[in-house]
Amino acid sequence: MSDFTLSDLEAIIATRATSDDEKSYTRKLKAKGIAYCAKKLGEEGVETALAAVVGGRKELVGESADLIYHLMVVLNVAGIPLDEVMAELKSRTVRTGLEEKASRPAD
Ligand SMILES: N=c1c2ncn([C@@H]3O[C@H](COP(=O)(O)OP(=O)(O)OP(=O)(O)O)[C@@H](O)[C@H]3O)c2ncn1[C@@H]1O[C@H](COP(=O)(O)O)[C@@H](O)[C@H]1O
Repeated sequence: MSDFTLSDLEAIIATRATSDDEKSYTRKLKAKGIAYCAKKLGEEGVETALAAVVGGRKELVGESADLIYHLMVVLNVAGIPLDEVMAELKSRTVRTGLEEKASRPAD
């Protein structure tokens, strides 16, 4: 299992978005603004969906990585910390009751 986390990616994107390295793709995306970043995210979403239906496993993994990267860039540009999204996901889990079930001792 990879030890690379979304938090790691969030930190890298935050650093690269404000770097003065002209080769940085993240910096280039951020400079173009939220509408451009959102358009790229949408394209990656479509490419990922297509890969799921007509692509192979390797293609789906690659497109999924592109999609997650572009989502993290959009969150950075929008000023939304990953933690806020994770809290939203967690609140949904609590509402389903699965969290309580997971912490109950096995029968
Ligand atoms: N995970 C990624 C990542 N995934 C995808 N991409 C880039 O996203 C782009 C998407 O492909 P496209 O063909 O749509 O892009 P393009 O046509 O070249 O670009 P556009 O002109 O359309 O914007 C590619 O250029 C990929 O290199 C990424 N670029 C960066 N990262 C991460 O961000 C870090 C910082 O990158 P830099 O900002 O480039 O230093 C890297 O170390 C990685 O961890």
